[in-house]
Amino acid sequence: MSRGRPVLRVAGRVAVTPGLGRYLAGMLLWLPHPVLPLLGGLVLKLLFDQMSGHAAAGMDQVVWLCAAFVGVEVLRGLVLIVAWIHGVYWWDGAATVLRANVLRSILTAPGTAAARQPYSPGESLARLRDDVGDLVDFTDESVPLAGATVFAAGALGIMASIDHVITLILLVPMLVIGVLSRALSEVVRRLRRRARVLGSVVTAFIGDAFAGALAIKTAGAEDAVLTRLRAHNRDRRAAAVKDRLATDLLDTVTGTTVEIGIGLVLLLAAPAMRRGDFTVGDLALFTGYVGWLATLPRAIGGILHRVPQAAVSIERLGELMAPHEDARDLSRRTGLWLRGEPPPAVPAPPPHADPLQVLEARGLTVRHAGGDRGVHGIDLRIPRGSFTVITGAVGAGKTTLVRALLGLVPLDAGSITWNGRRVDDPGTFMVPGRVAYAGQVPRLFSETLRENLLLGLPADDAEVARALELAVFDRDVAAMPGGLATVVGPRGVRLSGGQVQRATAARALVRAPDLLVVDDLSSALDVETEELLWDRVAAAARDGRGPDTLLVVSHRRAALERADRIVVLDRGRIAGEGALGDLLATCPEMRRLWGGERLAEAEEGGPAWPGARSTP
Ligand SMILES: Nc1ncnc2c1ncn2[C@@H]1O[C@H](COP(=O)(O)OP(=O)(O)OP(=O)(O)O)[C@@H](O)[C@H]1O
Repeated sequence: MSRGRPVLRVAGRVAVTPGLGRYLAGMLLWLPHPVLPLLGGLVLKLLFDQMSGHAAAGMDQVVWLCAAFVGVEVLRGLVLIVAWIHGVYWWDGAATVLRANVLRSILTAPGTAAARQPYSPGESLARLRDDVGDLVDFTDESVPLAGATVFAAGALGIMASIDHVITLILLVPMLVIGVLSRALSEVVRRLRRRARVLGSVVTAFIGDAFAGALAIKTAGAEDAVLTRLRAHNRDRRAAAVKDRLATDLLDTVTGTTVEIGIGLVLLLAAPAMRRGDFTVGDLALFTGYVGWLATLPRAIGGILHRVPQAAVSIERLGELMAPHEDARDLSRRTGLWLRGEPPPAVPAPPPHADPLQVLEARGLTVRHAGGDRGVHGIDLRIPRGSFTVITGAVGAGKTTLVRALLGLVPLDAGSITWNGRRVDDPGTFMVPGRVAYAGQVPRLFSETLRENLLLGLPADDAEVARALELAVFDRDVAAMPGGLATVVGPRGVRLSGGQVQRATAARALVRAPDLLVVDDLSSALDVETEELLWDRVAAAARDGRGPDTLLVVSHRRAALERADRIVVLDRGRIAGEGALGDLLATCPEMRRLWGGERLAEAEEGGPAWPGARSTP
């Protein structure tokens, strides 16, 4: 049972995550459902004994006993309804806490965040839906198990006081069921894991197909996609059928206890009744109780075959979380609002207590997948008020360097200091309001433009307008009929590539960072627009209306000419460093890049030599 213990520990914590009181109340509300049949059995015994003449009674008492039996059942039904409603609240509360903890870990736990989504969004969603459901279901089983145990203890006591031999013999099929469930649990676990994995593959594939609908259409790959989906579905179906078969087999085996038990009672009771030791009322009580007694091995079987399933779920949810977090963090208690609105998620105020004076990196090294690709031994110094450009050929390591500095990828070596103090966890330190980042691949959500810019940040219209202007996005927004209320569609599909990029830049700018980091705007901005953007950002920095320290990945002349310092990367190492003029004189890689860029901009219709660009 080595796997069982941690699973039970997690289940114990999941049970009380929506509140210990809520769990206990649920348990108390549920208990009458399996325990009241004890009373019903006793009423039946009295009723049948009186009707069969074992006890002297008039017809009026029989009627009262019938009414009592019906009353017990009605009461049981009513309590069941209340328990059910309460149970739904508890179930959703527990599932919400688990999902919130996974999301919290992905988004805010210390450490590098980039490696935290190793799966496609579809796969991650499948885990959040199915694995959370399995884990809560497993915990939920504890309630019927407790009820069945209380009933079994009472029923076996009453039955043993009537006929202990028949009672003892009735235990045998129940024990067989328990042993069988235990023996099959490993097989069920294997089949369940495979079914889950293949189920997630299908969900992930459909998610990818939705996201890439345009690419599929333009590549004429509809049939190929459908063929692949059919193949995934076939595998999933086969695995799901096997999983279902094994689970149903277990259920069937446990279900047969009822029939075997009733058969045994009839067989063993016949001679005892002939001897006059067993009344018709006893028979009614035994056959009534046997059905309910079968719920105990069934509940035990249910728990046993869910233990491996829950272990798989804990493992799969853990894989979505930060590497240093474990099952304890998965079931950590968080706020839960079952009624009313939760308090607004107010972002932490920007920590301006230690404004940037100088950001330094020493020996930054990132080796992708343990190989030679990445960046090696990079030293960087970014003083307040500087404009630093990182440039280099495709794949030189520019994005890796920026992401290493921001704590988005794990460092293999090196250190980062902010105003001379070492930054232990750049992933949680280099965030707004110290640093804002406009990444190379912009991400917008299917919300309004305003919500995409703010992402929950409380900001007034003037701040939003300033960010839009600096990002050269103001005129575009003014031309949209809905303005900032325009819904941009999934991932911003209703905007042009350049608009998405500028919206992302505005999102970074509205956060009023000390340091603005921008990774390559050139892929979606024409030369003039990018020039205008840097002009406006530089002017705002001079007037104190915008971030005055910039770290920019670019190969565009607009950025290179404006830079105080350029860092030239070549195959992950610094090939040159300094002002543009010096580098053009001393760094062959810079000369090569500069020549290539001049050509590209000339072809694009932009200015072909330094100084020819239009003034702001
Ligand atoms: N997660 C990763 N795993 C493995 N290799 C990676 C990973 N990310 C980047 N690389 C490799 O590391 C090298 C540097 O990549 P990086 O994205 O930093 O380059 P870049 O200079 O920003 O390129 P570009 O100009 O195309 O944006 C490339 O060879 C790239 O293939």
